[in-house]
Amino acid sequence: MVKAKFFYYSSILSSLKLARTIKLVWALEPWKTVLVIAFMFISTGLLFLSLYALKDLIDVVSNQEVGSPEYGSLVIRQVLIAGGLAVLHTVVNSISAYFSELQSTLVSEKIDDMIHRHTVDLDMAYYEDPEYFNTLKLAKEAGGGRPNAVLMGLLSMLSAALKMAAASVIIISIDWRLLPILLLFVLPMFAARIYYSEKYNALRVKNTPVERISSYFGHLITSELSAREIRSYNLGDYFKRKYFGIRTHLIGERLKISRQRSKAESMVSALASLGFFSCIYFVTLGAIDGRVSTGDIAVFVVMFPMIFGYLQELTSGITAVYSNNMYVKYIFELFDLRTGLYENPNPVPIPGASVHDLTLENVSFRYPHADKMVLKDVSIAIPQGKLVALVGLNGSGKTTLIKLLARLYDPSNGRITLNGLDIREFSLSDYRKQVGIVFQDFYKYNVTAAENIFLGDIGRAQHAHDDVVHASKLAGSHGYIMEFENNYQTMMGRVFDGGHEISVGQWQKLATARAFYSAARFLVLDEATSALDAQSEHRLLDALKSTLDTRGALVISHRYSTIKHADYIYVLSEGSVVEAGTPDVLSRQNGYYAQIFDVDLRQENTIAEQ
Ligand SMILES: Nc1ncnc2c1ncn2[C@@H]1O[C@H](COP(=O)(O)OP(=O)(O)OP(=O)(O)O)[C@@H](O)[C@H]1O
Repeated sequence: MVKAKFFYYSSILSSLKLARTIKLVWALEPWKTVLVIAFMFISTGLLFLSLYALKDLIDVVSNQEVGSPEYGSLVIRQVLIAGGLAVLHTVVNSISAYFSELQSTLVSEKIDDMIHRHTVDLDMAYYEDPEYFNTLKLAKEAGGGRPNAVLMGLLSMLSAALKMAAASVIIISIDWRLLPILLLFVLPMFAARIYYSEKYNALRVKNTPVERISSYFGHLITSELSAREIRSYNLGDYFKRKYFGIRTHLIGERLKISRQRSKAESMVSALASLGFFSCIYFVTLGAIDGRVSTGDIAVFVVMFPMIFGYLQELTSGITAVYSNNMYVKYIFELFDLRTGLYENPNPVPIPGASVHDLTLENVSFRYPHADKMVLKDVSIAIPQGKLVALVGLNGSGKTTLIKLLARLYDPSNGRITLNGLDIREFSLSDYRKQVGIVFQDFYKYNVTAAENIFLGDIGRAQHAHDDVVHASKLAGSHGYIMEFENNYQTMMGRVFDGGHEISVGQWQKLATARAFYSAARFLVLDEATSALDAQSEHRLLDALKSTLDTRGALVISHRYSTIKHADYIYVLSEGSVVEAGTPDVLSRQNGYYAQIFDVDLRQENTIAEQ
């Protein structure tokens, strides 16, 4: 049992990331951290000096004869010393509080920034992994403040230990027997507090996956994205019940520990009071036989609650270190995650040649954590100047292929090349700038219309309004944007004041304008015309073709009206290219393509015959 406990506590100690935490905080704000520590020590020193001065004052009052010539001046001197020290202590405390706030705000902002940077740098494979979401939730919940809280917890432990040492010296000077009595009666309280705070933390970590599920249901109830379905299918109560079911269970577990803690605390507090009165007994005995002065008794009575305060500070310090360390552990876990995408240490510059080809050569791909190959030996060419189309039934692998083109994942086998060079030779960010993608589930940014478009190339030194408008005209969004009072400065969406909600097709046009605005040499539209009316679709494809003198394009669509504009078509079935050719050739073959667009082709033939 003892051995098991020993291993348990040593495993807690080894999971502490104290050295790394201190190093991190120190690296971010060294001088302000020194200031905070210095003020903490000065404040502790002043506290004890003022206490000692108080004891001297009481001894002067009780030892000097009232009316003696020195009495008045001695009392005034002692009052001035004790009062001056107390005032100085208060002033130092206020300055110290300001520096603590300044230092912790700066450190936590910088760590928040690091958490965001690391999250953005990770590749998409992490988004397939529930473990990653747990780590991310705990790291985000931790926020930037936790590492500093660990350091501050350590310092407050140190400060409490120093104060207790000083208090012990004073207590021993009154009567040495007081110290062991105090320890004996007060230590159980200390142990109980640590034990229960550790229990709370263990529970929090254990319940994180379940809490994530309840947060998900909570999000469903309140989110704008699910609001329509929740109302039209009357799902509010259903998800509320699920949410409260989990919350009730979680709260029940926490309250069970709270009940146990209250019972234990009432017992150890009673024990501590017993300790206090035992000490009072010894002190009064000492006063009777003259060993203990009135000042000593006064200091003991003042100090006893203070010792409780220090013990409380020490316990809070330990629990702060322990509980914050739990979260810091997840921040470091997040920092230690590395992108699985290969990044060439000596990247090749993007070719400056005027003609470019983006090609998949015998590419196969399996998602991380999945066992099925989603793409099998796929070879596709997207030459500059051409509009290439990719068609296939749902689940055939079209979007997956685009994710590989975006280098969100690397192929499991085969390679993707730009002008014959493996795209892994280029730096990830240089390569990604070459491909402008309108994703099937593009994002609706609640920012201005202009910003929605220039997000397509934020690296551009100046976001020339003419370029934004040009891209917008190509995508077909210019017309409705100009109808808003503030034109391109109009806030899109209804999340913020003054925003305008627009239709799905209009959002899709904005997302397409973003891709047009980018400097990409290849444009990829994944179902980007799905919400467009026939006229808008036709105009968009004409506009796209007009930009192909310097670009190549790949479109994915289930609509024949989009596909028929392509120069070349690849047909994908269950992850393999089963047919390829021009629209004319494919429509004459009685193959897969003809089957998918059977109705459209027959309609077209009928019109042609009339
Ligand atoms: N993140 C993922 N992890 C594991 N498997 C996935 C993942 N995303 C997609 N798949 C699987 O890969 C296959 C191809 O999906 P993909 O989204 O590429 O199809 P698609 O052709 O774009 O379909 P749709 O026409 O419906 O958009 C499907 O069987 C799907 O279940």
